[in-house]
Amino acid sequence: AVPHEEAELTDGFHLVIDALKLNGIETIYNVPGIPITDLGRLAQAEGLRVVSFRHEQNAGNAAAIAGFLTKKPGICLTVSAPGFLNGLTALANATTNCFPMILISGSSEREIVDLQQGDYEEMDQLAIAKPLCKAAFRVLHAADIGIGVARAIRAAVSGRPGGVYLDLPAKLFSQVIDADLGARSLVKVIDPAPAQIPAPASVARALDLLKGAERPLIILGKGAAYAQADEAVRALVEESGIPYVPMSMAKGLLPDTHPLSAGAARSTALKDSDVVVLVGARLNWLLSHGKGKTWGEPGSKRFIQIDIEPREMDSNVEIAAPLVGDIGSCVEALLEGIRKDWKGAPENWLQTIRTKREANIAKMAPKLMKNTSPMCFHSALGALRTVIKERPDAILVNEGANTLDLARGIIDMYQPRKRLDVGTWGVMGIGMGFAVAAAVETGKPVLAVEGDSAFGFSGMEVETICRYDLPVCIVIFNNNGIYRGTDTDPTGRDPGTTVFVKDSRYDKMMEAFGGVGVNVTTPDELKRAVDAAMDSGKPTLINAVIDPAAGSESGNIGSLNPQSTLKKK
Ligand SMILES: Cc1ncc(Cn2c(C)c(CCOP(=O)(O)OP(=O)(O)O)sc2=O)c(N)n1
Ligand SMILES: Nc1ncnc2c1ncn2[C@@H]1O[C@H](COP(=O)(O)OP(=O)(O)O)[C@@H](O)[C@H]1O
Ligand SMILES: [Mg+2]
Repeated sequence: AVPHEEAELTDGFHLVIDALKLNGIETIYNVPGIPITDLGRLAQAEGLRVVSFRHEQNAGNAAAIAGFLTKKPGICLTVSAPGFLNGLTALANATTNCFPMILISGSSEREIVDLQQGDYEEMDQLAIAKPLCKAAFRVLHAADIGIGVARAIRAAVSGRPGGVYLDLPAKLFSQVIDADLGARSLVKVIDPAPAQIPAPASVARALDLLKGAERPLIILGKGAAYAQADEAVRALVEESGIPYVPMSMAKGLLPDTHPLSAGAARSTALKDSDVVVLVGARLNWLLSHGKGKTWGEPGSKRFIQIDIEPREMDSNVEIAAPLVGDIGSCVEALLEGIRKDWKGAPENWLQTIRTKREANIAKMAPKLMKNTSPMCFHSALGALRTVIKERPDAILVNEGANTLDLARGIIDMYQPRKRLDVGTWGVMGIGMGFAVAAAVETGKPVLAVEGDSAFGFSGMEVETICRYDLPVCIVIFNNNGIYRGTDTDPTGRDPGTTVFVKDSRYDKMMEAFGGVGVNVTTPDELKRAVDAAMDSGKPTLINAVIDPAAGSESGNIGSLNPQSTLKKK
């Protein structure tokens, strides 16, 4: 008898890799370890780019921003229990910011976990992940890997994007099944993020409201950046002639120097506008919940809100014209109406905005020109503002308090999705993960402008940046502390709670791993060092000495701090 052909076999390891590749996933951000070390090695051998970090939080942040930049879910791969927990902050932050990512963690066998028998790194990870992300799945059988990966991908990118958890118990990887059965079990996700067309009645209601406006305003949020409907968004602003305010990560959808930009006249725009079009921007704390003196007289505003999430409407204040759908479809629908019948730009309102904007820019200008040493935030940012103006396709990563809040208004952006920052949660620690993924996903030069405290949350990844030789230039605004470097301990025993070692030299850290380290004390030196880094593409860390007395507590959001009213006896 003809010997039975050795049936072609496959296993869990290979099915996970095949499922990811089938769905166009090209990169995995991970920290190796039991039970996923070999999954990473096999994925690399099969052509996936596997980037290994020093802490899972940074791998997770990289995956999250990869999702924001590519509209495909970023993949973070971790070990069980502690590695999974380290990835959770990034997963929750991605969900809060509507970035699509999938946290894939190895886990213990269900039978041991459910009997709490004390497995290596035992934890009921699925139960813990669920409240912190958009969706969570576990796969127990190799033949289910295809559908499990497909469900995770669709959950991450459809509707309001967000974080998804995929739990893969260790035993799954070595499960062997017939290769043909395995191949047929894989699912290539069809149309994972379909257009969500707004109802014509909703469009008509919004257009009527907009046509009656005397002082209309458009607010562009990071949802508008994520949607990659750049031409439609630009056309909406330019063909309506309505001024716009970009939220932080929407900067660059139109150049910040655009004649219709009201960014530098934000307070006037929010206070005096009468109809406000929110485009992928939530009325959350970043927009004072749509209430209070920021928004002028109570009841003086009518909101049109474009969002793919219907439940976002009326979250804070009544939305007069909800426009539920994807930003591309909604903006195109509004454009169609405006092209048919529009009264033209509100000239006198534009004049008000323009006057205010020019006055604010003129007031700021001298602060940006100082070439003093030690630098203050403004003079250092003045140098970086010029760098980005000369290198508009560089990606700016930004975190800190003063370093973040002042950079947001001072460094103009010229292209979409080039400013990546702490986002909705104001979370410190996104810097190096975002910088790695921005470089890996786009190949563009990255300028990471970091407060010295903010850098500390993910600073060990300078080794990762050197290991992959990424074109990342880190500028640390070193004011010796959190917010500034002047606090003291009233008892005289310890340093103040918010200060760091005086005159510290972060540039030496980069040299430890073969990168370029530079110490600068003037804006001219800073500009020259950044230009050199951008031209060389070499991993570089610039320690920019900032006056420790510069800056204010919590940057621009100090008012959020609770104050003690009790006078110390
Ligand atoms: C995870 C985490 N921990 C702590 C904070 C609190 N925090 C912290 C610790 C900041 C750092 C500010 O210091 P910096 O050196 O980064 O920036 P400046 O000195 O330029 O203000 S900003 C801020 O809100 C946070 N937002 N996120
Ligand atoms: N493709 C899309 N179409 C429509 N809305 C989107 C899309 N992607 C994300 N969103 C929405 O965009 C909003 C982003 O708001 P937010 O994160 O508050 O932006 P910002 O902080 O810049 O104001 C979220 O409510 C989300 O539902
Ligand atoms: Mg600082």
